[in-house]
Amino acid sequence: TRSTRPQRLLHAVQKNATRGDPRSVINAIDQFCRHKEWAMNVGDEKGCILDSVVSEVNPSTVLELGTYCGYSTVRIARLLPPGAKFITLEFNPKVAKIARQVIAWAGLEDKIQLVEGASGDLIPKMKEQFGVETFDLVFLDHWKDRYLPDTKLMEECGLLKKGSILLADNVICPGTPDYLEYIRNSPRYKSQYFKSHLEYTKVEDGLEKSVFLG
Ligand SMILES: O=C(NCCCOCn1ccc2cnccc21)c1cc(-c2ccc(F)cc2)cc(O)c1O
Ligand SMILES: [Mg+2]
Repeated sequence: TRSTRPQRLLHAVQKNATRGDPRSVINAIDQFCRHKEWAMNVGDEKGCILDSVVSEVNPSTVLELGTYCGYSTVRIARLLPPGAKFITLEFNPKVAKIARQVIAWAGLEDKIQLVEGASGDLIPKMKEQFGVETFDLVFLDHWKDRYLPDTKLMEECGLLKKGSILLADNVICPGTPDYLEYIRNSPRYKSQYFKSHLEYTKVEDGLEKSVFLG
């Protein structure tokens, strides 16, 4: 039977990237998605904005919602200080299996805890099951209609502290209108929009960075 797009992306990494070299894994995926097959990685343009936010926050605890093939996971993990706790959630077991291999090819498996399941189920378990107090940085990149309910859930579960940063992908395309409306009008957040483009295209998209004010 025909391979899946994530499988073909993994093969491109194994063929073109150097084991243990995160930068070459990032480049191999970007080349594959630009010249062979589009895939919904955050990409290199928005990826540079992600890099700058991660470097600025220098987080001890990170949550990523939406691993996919591990592209943004590798981008984030390569910038984390030693000892940082990085949890990434993936809903689709087949995709998670590919992501584990991409992350391993980059040599970053010891920095990342990939958990399979739904954010709505796992977020309430973060403290007890994963030993997390609060998250310094959350990267939202999963189902676009889950950004708002999961943000409210993280607030309710006490997973955000004064200064916690939420960085949301795709706020224009595919779009997260209810999340944007909430986060831009809530007195509990200070938000900033980083205009960019949908990965590997000329279509407008952007990242919304929001600071939790407590
Ligand atoms: O849909 C997208 N991402 C989400 C994947 C499933 O995520 C499911 N998922 C992953 C953890 C997780 C945890 N709990 C529940 C669901 C959970 C997504 C889509 C596009 C896109 C843009 C234009 C198009 F024409 C077509 C697609 C671009 C992106 O950058 C995206 O991120
Ligand atoms: Mg995305």
